[in-house]
Amino acid sequence: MTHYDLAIIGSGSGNTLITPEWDGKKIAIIEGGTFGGTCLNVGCIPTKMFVYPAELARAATDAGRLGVDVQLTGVRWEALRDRIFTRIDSISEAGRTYRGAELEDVDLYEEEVRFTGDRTLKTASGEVISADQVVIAAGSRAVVPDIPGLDLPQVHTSDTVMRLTEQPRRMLIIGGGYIAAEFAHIFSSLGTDVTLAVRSEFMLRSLDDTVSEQFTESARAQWKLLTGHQVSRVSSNGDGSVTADLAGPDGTALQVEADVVLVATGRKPNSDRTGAAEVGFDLAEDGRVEVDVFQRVLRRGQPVEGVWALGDVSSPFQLKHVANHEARVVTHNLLHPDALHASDHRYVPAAVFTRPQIATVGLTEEQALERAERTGSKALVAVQQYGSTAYGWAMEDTTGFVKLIAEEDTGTILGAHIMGQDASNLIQPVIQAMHFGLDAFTMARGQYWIHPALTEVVENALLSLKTPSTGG
Ligand SMILES: Cc1cc2nc3c(=O)[nH]c(=O)nc-3n(C[C@H](O)[C@H](O)[C@H](O)COP(=O)(O)OP(=O)(O)OC[C@H]3O[C@@H](n4cnc5c(N)ncnc54)[C@H](O)[C@@H]3O)c2cc1C
Ligand SMILES: NC(=O)c1ccc[n+]([C@@H]2O[C@H](COP(=O)([O-])OP(=O)(O)OC[C@H]3O[C@@H](n4cnc5c(N)ncnc54)[C@H](O)[C@@H]3O)[C@@H](O)[C@H]2O)c1
Repeated sequence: MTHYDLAIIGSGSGNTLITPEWDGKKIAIIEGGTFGGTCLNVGCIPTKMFVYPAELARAATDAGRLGVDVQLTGVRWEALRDRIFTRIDSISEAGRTYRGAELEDVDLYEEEVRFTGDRTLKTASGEVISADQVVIAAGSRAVVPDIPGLDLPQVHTSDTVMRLTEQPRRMLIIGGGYIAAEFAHIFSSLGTDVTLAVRSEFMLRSLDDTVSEQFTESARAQWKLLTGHQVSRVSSNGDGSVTADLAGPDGTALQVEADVVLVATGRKPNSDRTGAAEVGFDLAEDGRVEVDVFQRVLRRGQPVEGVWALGDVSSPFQLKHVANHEARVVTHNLLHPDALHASDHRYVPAAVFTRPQIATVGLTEEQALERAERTGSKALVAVQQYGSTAYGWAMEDTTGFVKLIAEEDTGTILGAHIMGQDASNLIQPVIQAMHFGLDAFTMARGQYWIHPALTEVVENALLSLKTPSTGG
């Protein structure tokens, strides 16, 4: 058995825990997959490296409306893919070499590991490791529903779809969440004929209703969107393509042919890969390792000494900026047991890099109205169209909007939901205001807003906050 000061399961956000303060201490980092984890290898980074060229390709379609004729003459899939993964794979490899070979006090174990005791782990090859402190940063993985045919080679998850040998002519995407929305944009903008099979009536249902409804409308205009449809089987056609059998809302049967099927039906925490339940750590219903505000792992509601968790394996938010935040909290707490920091999950923002782009933070309108009823306060709501401000008008934008929600008496901003160009950037000043307690009225009039920048749509939304019931 080898004993360490610190053992970390997972080299995604877990890798950031090895800070200079640990110099001279013995650390084990254990990675059963590709070094660097989801965001770097198969998540945020490669997807956004595809989104950017997809947007360039898409601009050709949009520019004509404004009198600029741009023609897309081709997409070189291999060049696009290889540019992305040549860069990413070398970062992953460099991280692996640095941790594995160059850092004297760090041992990299490249295999799966499971708990055998609170702070004792056994690797797949039988090595036993113990540590004073253990951090579970084991992430999550794609869920593939139990539908016949989803084991065919034409069926992919986000883990493999970005490395296809050639760009598919036709793609069927199962699911209507973040991954479905982003890949529908990527592949269709690059020229693939995209069909989406979505169980419910709307896409991105976890978001504010206005966003979900308006985005579904935009999606319907761009892609073949089959809402209220369930895939019941995928079969090989024997010529490299597949046929999916679908059942519609009224039981109608439909078949969709595709060259590639992308399954985007959610991700589950990897707690089962670590054996966390076997040693009695508390798990939430969805398999998340339960932690307290200090990221300490719990057993029967009480912190287990020296065991921490962070990121997708324990967080209700499967987002990299949340995993990074929690990693910073754990970094501090590992070294300062007498002055623990708590994670701040009050205003967690998210962006969906689809078309149109979406960004969100705080309460939805529905949640804000419920809160108002519960607390005896009033919620103000504003929806401002991009097209009503100078820059949106210049863009001839017809779909973009900013929705803001605030408390009437105090002007406290409760939520912001933006759909349209640069949504992920436009929302940042609102996130800042929420974190630092800047009220909507001061935010609107207490500073300059550059004219005629797109940010004026946020300014105007702040100025037009009204009670939704009276419109007054
Ligand atoms: C397609 C896609 C796009 C995304 N885009 C965004 C985005 O734009 N913005 C955003 O904020 N988030 C995005 N996310 C989510 C983001 O990638 C995750 O929230 C984040 O990477 C989670 O980090 P983590 O450190 O918790 O886990 P990971 O990075 O997944 O690291 C966990 C590591 O632990 C390893 N592991 C698990 N169990 C064991 C074990 N028993 N033994 C050894 N090793 C083990 C795994 O192999 C894995 O490498 C995206 C996700 C996907 C799939
Ligand atoms: N830009 C970003 O921040 C970003 C991008 C991609 C992924 N992510 C993270 O990764 C997570 C996972 O993404 P996702 O899109 O897979 O999950 P999701 O939870 O966003 O969406 C899952 C979709 O699959 C549907 N679904 C679930 N089970 C199904 C079944 N059996 N049959 C048909 N449909 C089914 C759901 O109704 C939903 O529409 C996201 O929730 C997000 O936290 C973030």
